[in-house]
Amino acid sequence: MDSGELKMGWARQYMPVLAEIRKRFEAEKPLAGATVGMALHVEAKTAVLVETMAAGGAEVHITGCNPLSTQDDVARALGRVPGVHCYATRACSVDEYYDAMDKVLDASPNITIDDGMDLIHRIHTLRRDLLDTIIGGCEETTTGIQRLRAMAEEGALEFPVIAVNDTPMKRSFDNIHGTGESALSSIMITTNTIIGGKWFVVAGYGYCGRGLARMAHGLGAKVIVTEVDPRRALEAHMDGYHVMTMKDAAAIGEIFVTTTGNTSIITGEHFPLMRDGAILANAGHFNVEIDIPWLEEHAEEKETRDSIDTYLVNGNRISVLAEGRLVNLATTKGMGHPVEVMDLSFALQALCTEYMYKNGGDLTGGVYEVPYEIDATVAHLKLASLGVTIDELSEEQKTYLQSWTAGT
Ligand SMILES: NC(=O)c1ccc[n+]([C@@H]2O[C@H](COP(=O)([O-])OP(=O)(O)OC[C@H]3O[C@@H](n4cnc5c(N)ncnc54)[C@H](O)[C@@H]3O)[C@@H](O)[C@H]2O)c1
Ligand SMILES: N[C@@H](CCSC[C@H]1O[C@@H](n2cnc3c(=O)[nH]cnc32)[C@H](O)[C@@H]1O)C(=O)O
Repeated sequence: MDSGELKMGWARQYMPVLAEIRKRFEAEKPLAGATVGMALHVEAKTAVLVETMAAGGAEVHITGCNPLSTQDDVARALGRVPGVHCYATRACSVDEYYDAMDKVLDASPNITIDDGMDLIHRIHTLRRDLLDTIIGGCEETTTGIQRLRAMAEEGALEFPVIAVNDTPMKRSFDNIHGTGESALSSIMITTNTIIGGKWFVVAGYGYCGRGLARMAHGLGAKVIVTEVDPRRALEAHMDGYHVMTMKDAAAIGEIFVTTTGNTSIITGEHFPLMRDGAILANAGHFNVEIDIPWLEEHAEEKETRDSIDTYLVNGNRISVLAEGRLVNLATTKGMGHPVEVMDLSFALQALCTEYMYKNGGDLTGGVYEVPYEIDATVAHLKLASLGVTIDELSEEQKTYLQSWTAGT
């Protein structure tokens, strides 16, 4: 076995929910006849999802959703799985990135699975010829769904898409635990510096930000949160963190991580205020949260190490990890979210794909929630794999909960 297959075997060991789904897919072939086009981070856990889809009868065409997150050995191993075509390569140019996306679209997928809406954007702009054959799609991440909702509000979204990110079984685990653990572990292994005792600035106190804040605090960091939403700022305050503006945090922070999905969070207004040795990373969306063009233009010097660019600003060294792209996946040592977390997210993707293939023809263009039954199935399968049983509502309790007259 080569290294890509070994990585896939390792991931499979810790993905019991997808393993159960795969068994059923192998027997029932619910995706027979489907062509699934995917743009996801191409690494071992994603490969297990792809195998599951193929086991269900789908033909899968996949590329990456970030130029730095592909693991080439896994991409090669995936390409050898029957029914699977993989076009992703690591550190590709922007042109190569979109060429690979076009190869996925050339296969005329009838289901799309996106992480950041790249395929759907391309279909609605440059590849409108494909709209006739597409049944529907699934979206993995917060920013992708925000954009899909914006499209839907303008009436521009022409097929149904399931908002996988927004369901509790995804974001309560993936965004909170996944981002918290994987961003921190990637920062630690890339920089070999300590978290304990440091001023650790988290920009954005959403699902990702709170996971990161909690875990950095758990390692002994003094956590500062920056926010624009007053409710979330107040939550961060009551959760025990220091809340302030980025301008104030800039002079104090030793490690900064952005998790906003927004643009221009750390900019030329902040870099000159920073301490010597400050470390900056992004765990949100694209590489626009940290203003790297400003650093490229204004820094007195630049030194590059493995996944670390150090800029000299006012004589102080400011280091940006992974070119400001997702720190948990885009550093050379970043492994992405823990396997068990992606087992849940990708079990949802597998079941939502099955649902969309079966029911999408009856739905109109728009953003749809993950059906409750799918969320509950994934939770039950995971609990069963852990050997955990839980109580069930009695008939009396169900009646009580549904009544407005009882208990008053
Ligand atoms: N690294 C990963 O693997 C990973 C995992 C899941 C999601 N994501 C991405 O991370 C981003 C955040 O996801 P989420 O689920 O936490 O979203 P969210 O909407 O729950 O949180 C984002 C938070 O950022 C805040 N924010 C926006 N602009 C800000 C600004 N200028 N300054 C400070 N705070 C600001 C918002 O008020 C919000 O509270 C998205 O882009 C999502 O796609 C990344
Ligand atoms: N494509 C964008 C979008 C953000 S990725 C954020 C998503 O990545 C997903 N993710 C995180 N870790 C992994 C992993 O190891 N494998 C596959 N997907 C992952 C996770 O579900 C989350 O919603 C970008 O690269 O900037």
